[in-house]
Amino acid sequence: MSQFELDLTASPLGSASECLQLLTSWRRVDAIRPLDLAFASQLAQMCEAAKLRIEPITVLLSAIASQHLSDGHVCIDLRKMFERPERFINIAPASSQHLVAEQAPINLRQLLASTSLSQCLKSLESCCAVSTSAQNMAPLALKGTRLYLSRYYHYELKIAQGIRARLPTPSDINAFSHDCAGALKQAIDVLFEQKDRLYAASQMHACALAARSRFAIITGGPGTGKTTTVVKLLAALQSIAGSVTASDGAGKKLNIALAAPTGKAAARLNQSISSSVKRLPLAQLPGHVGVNDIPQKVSTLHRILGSRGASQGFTYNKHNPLAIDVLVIDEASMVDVSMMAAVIEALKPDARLILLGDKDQLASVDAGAVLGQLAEGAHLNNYSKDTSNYLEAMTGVPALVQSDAQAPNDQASKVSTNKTLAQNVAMLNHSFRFDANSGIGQLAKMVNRGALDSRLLDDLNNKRLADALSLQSDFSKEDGAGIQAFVDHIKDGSPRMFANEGKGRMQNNQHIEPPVGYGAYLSLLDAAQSELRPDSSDEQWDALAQKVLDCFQRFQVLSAMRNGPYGVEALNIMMQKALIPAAKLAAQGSFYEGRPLLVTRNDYNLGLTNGDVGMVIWRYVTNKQGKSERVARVAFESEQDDGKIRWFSPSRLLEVETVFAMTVHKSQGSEFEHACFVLPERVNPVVSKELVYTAITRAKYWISIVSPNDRIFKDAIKNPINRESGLEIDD
Ligand SMILES: Nc1ncnc2c1ncn2[C@@H]1O[C@H](COP(=O)(O)OP(=O)(O)OP(=O)(O)O)[C@@H](O)[C@H]1O
Repeated sequence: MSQFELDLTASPLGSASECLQLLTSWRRVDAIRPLDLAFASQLAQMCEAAKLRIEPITVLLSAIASQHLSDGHVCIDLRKMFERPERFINIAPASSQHLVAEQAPINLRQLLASTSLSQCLKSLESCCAVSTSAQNMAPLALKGTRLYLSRYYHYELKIAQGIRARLPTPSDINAFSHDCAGALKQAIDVLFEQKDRLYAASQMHACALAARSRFAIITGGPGTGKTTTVVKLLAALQSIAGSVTASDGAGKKLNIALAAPTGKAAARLNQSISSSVKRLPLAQLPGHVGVNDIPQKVSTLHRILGSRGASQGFTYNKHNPLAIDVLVIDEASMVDVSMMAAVIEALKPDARLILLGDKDQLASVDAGAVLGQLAEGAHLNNYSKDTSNYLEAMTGVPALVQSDAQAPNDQASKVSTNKTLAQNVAMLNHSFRFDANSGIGQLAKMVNRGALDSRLLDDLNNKRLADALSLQSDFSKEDGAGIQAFVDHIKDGSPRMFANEGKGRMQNNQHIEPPVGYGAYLSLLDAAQSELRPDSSDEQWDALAQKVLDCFQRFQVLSAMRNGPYGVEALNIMMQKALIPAAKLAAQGSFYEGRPLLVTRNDYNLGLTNGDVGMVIWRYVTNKQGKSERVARVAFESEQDDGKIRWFSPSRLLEVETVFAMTVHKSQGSEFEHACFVLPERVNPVVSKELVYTAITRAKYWISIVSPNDRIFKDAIKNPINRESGLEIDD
């Protein structure tokens, strides 16, 4: 018998050590990661040291559960695993060819054929390493047919408990109707002008729903007014708080905090929130609401929770809760289960939590898809009769409710499972950014529906859309024509390839500049060199850096992949070569002027966060001898310091990479005037519907889609991501 075979005659799965041998063979063919094998080995060793018998199946499944976490799944569903084992572990014959003289490892399907789901569940339930109740702590947790690494089970549990405790009970609703509904109705009347009401119904409903609950989700696509709505909601909450007289006779004001998962997302919300607050008719609101009652400063979640650095936990937690009454989290789709659990733990029991975001975007980089799962059926407005009546009473506009029966089959069960939660979820459905003719808007809708629209694709391919362009660019062409077409495009953004050469477009009564490429910011830098001198002031250098950073952010190349010819790494090399003269590279080395840099890990000492973008600028500084010299410095716009420019010597930046191209994952929370989305040459499971939707919706005015053939785009939108989780709010 080969060392990779199990003696299935003794026990269907052999012994624990035989399972470890099998996992080692899976590791050799890259079916699992070193970390997954290490986790399973540690588990087995721990039990051995404690003289406890561990079930072989537990050893095996612990590695699979660990491996699935790396794909974002919070747990594994054993029922699904027995139905489709190859979706969990699939060892292709080709991957074992390099095991010279060794037999191919046993595949999961073969292994499971000798046992059954119920047998497997029985073994797990009786195993010392698996807990079946929330009270017992063991490395693994089993809930129904879902197997978790315990830590993740507890994250989900905390989230579900925290949300459940915040949903209004019938008596809360009665008390709200009695004490606050009048003030809310008045506030909604003031905040939503009659002339805007045609398209603002869902915004008014969102305000009404969120005002009566201590947990609410407001979701919607780009430009549907999430920020506008939440600002009005906060004004309404302050108005209610100010109107409802406390026992001491004074109206109370709420302490509100605004947060986003990344510095970039926080900075973007900062910009849009202050303009929304300025437009509020606060003087007309009951309850004396002042402009300072609505916060305009947005922080990262890490900062609000008081991050103590990697794996050190947070200053604010259940023992030391945050002194806030309302927490709003924007771009909540980026928040993973561990962060969401930390947030919920750090809130006082009576504090409100409002999640804002686009449920259809890519989920968090780490495990979970909290917003997507909680808001899954939001577009159906799954409101009860009571909720519908309440919404109409508060806003004067009926809610359009779609019944479960009208929901697509795959959504109906989930929608009815979370029916109580659904009464606290609002979806904004009208885009104020993209009109009906916008290519970006139509493409985003098509991708979301997951159904191809051949007329729209035809328009895209034949340059009939004002704001969207498809560029077939095959980099493998021997004559280099594919690469050349791409390089030409990224230099100037190819305005001539858009309808009417990109001229004369208006959006929201604003004139839109034709699309640009990276040439725009590089020209600015070149021009500055003749203007700025050794005696130029710091303010002048800051102004240049600000201008260059703003200009760089007008265009961004996004790629679905990191590796491969169409991945971020290869694209960065290609673009560097095309955009930066060889003489400059030779003279200035790797920190050449105009090199855009992306911070890839939080640096608490420098105050830089993962996702921050900086620019290398060669500027004059005074050296220790008091002489002026021109050196490479990296300029960043500070998220903490009202957008002030901060300069760093390159040697202080430990975790940075070139960012001519950025992965779509990293681009979440950012927005660019012109986004250029590059698809890979082959179908890849990573290229999902959510990824394509996220890429397209990063574009504010212009999108170009670059791909070697149009099959990849079409296949991607039929490939939705389904992250496994057991997050359920309704009992
Ligand atoms: N009810 C409304 N009537 C008119 N214009 C509106 C309304 N709601 C929002 N807008 C406008 O639509 C634009 C987008 O609004 P907002 O920034 O609130 O949307 P968002 O969903 O937060 O966008 P993003 O996708 O950037 O997160 C803004 O210019 C805003 O002023």
